[in-house]
Amino acid sequence: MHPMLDIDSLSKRYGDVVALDSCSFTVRPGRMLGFLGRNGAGKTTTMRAVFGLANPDSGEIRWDGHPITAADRRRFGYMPEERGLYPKMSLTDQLVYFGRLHGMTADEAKAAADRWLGDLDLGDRAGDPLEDLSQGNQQRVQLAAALLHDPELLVLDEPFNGLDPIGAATMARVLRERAAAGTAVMFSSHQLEVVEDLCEDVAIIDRGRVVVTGEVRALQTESPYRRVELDLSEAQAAALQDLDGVIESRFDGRHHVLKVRADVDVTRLMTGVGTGLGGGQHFVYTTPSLTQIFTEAVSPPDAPESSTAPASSNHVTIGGTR
Ligand SMILES: Nc1ncnc2c1ncn2[C@@H]1O[C@H](COP(=O)(O)OP(=O)(O)OP(=O)(O)O)[C@@H](O)[C@H]1O
Repeated sequence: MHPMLDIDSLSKRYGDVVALDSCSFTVRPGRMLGFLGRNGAGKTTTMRAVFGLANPDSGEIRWDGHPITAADRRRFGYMPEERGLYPKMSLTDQLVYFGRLHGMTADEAKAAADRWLGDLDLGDRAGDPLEDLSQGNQQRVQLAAALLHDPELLVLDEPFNGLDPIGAATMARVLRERAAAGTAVMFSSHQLEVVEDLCEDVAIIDRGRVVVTGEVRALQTESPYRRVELDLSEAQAAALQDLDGVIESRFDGRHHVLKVRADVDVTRLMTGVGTGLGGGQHFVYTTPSLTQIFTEAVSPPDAPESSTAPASSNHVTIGGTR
């Protein structure tokens, strides 16, 4: 059984700024965790702390049950937000250099560099200096640098940022393969559809505090709400709005979108306003999207500090048994 990463009650201040406020969650082997939060919520600080690059004021990070050591970190892979590669060095030379830092021999590092550059469609650029590559291709090299030594834990800071659709598909494929091979993978992202598609687990951080963590599917099915999309006349939409169990109704430009209580009998609801289901009409009944869960979990942009509910009342943990 591969070990897991426990982030336990991390707190960190920069002067008056609370970057982390008792942040806790777990990254499990063979699974992917999406680390979500608004700008400045504390994602990068948490990831830097895993690598000893930010020192928390309190709390602990454990790997396989023990406080993380430098030896553990050599078996981790990190793709930082500020991509730290050497612009003038050839792709192969810098990958070999990074491999050596992680304890590989020169031959092992060269073999791994060749393999990853090939896998990431950069085989014919191996001898070129990094600075000759496009931004997206430089990002692929950064990914190769994080993967070279076959890490047990992979931490990536906004790996999908700035990639074109083909680059994003390659990134998704590689992360899926790593997780399938048993690696514990966590990455931050603002692209919630990507996270919903890729990740079994999620942690949502707001003002340094994890407000939601658990399995994505469980969070969706255990939500007290459902989403309904359908076509309605104005009169039907107006009538629906007043029915018990309908929390919200809006027109998104194409269809009416309802937020209803999960226990509502939608067939009865429709009959009540004189519209049937089907009949060629658009009709979708589904669990809330990750975007909806995210939006409900984080505080609005202009909320004053004091309006944030205490952790005991707004923290949700679902699924994920050990
Ligand atoms: N070295 C530092 N000195 C002072 N303040 C810092 C430092 N690093 C982070 N902060 C502050 O800590 C808070 C959390 O920052 P962090 O970079 O972890 O957020 P983030 O969730 O990664 O944001 P983004 O999505 O914008 O990348 C922010 O208010 C940030 O300004």
